[in-house]
Amino acid sequence: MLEISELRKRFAGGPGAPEGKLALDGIGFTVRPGEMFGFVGANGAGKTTTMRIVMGVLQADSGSVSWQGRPLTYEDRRRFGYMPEERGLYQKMRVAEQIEYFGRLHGLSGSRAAQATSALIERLGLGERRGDAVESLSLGNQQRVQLAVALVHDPEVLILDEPFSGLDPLAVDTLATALQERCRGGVPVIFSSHQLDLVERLCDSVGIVSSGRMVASGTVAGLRAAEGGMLRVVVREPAPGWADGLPGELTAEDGRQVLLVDATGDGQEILRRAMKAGHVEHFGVEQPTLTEIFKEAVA
Ligand SMILES: Nc1ncnc2c1ncn2[C@@H]1O[C@H](COP(=O)(O)OP(=O)(O)OP(=O)(O)O)[C@@H](O)[C@H]1O
Repeated sequence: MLEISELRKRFAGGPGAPEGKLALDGIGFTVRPGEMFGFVGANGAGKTTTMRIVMGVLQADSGSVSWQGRPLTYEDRRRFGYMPEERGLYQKMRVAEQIEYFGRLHGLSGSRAAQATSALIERLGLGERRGDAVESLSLGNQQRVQLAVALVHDPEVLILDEPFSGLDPLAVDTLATALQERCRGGVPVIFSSHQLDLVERLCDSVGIVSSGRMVASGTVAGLRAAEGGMLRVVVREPAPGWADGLPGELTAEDGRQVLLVDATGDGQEILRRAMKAGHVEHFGVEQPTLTEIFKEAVA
């Protein structure tokens, strides 16, 4: 289990802002084996800083990161897979050569690195580009190579900073499937993303960070249940004034009236009134999307 606890980090200020920038203000969360954790937050919320601290690229002012119940070491980090925000490929190096090279850096033998490289090239759909220099690849293919580099040594943990940004839907699916396979094999995966529909689709749990603090976390289902949801009632050609005095918001569209009301109220009374007023086409509770939960949490 990877445990991130109470991390604080202030970046040094300049002449205009001597107090510096408090990037992390006590952030903490836990990711279990086989769990895919979506790390979301507005620009500048502190996601990259957190991941850099986990990977030892930056040092926290206080707080801790532990793996399997003890403080994370340099050796542990070598067994992690990391996709940094700034990416980190050698542009002139060829695809296969590059992935193999990173495999060797992480301690694989030449033959194991070559074997793992071939499997990943196949898995990530890079077969036709294996001999090409990275600089000649499209952004999406460069990102596939970057993921291959993060996966080549069969990492114990995966930390990925916006792995899906700028990818077309097919590339998203290829990368997502590769991550899900690792996850099913017991690897904890943390990835940051602004694509909340994707996070909702892929992740077992989500952490919403705002101004360096975790403002909501849990399973998507748990976060939705906590939020409550809205009751949506659609009535075709209802008698005028049927919803007078009812709470919520009433709108008209195509001869129908739509009432949207907090689902915690008396739904039965609303249903009775709606059925008396006209033909009820829809009556159901709609759970908030992750985007709605996110907006509420960071407001
Ligand atoms: N090296 C640095 N020096 C000074 N301030 C920094 C540095 N790195 C990050 N910051 C500041 O720390 C805050 C958190 O930045 P961070 O990159 O962690 O956010 P983020 O959530 O990853 O944002 P994004 O979604 O835009 O990538 C921001 O206000 C940023 O400007």
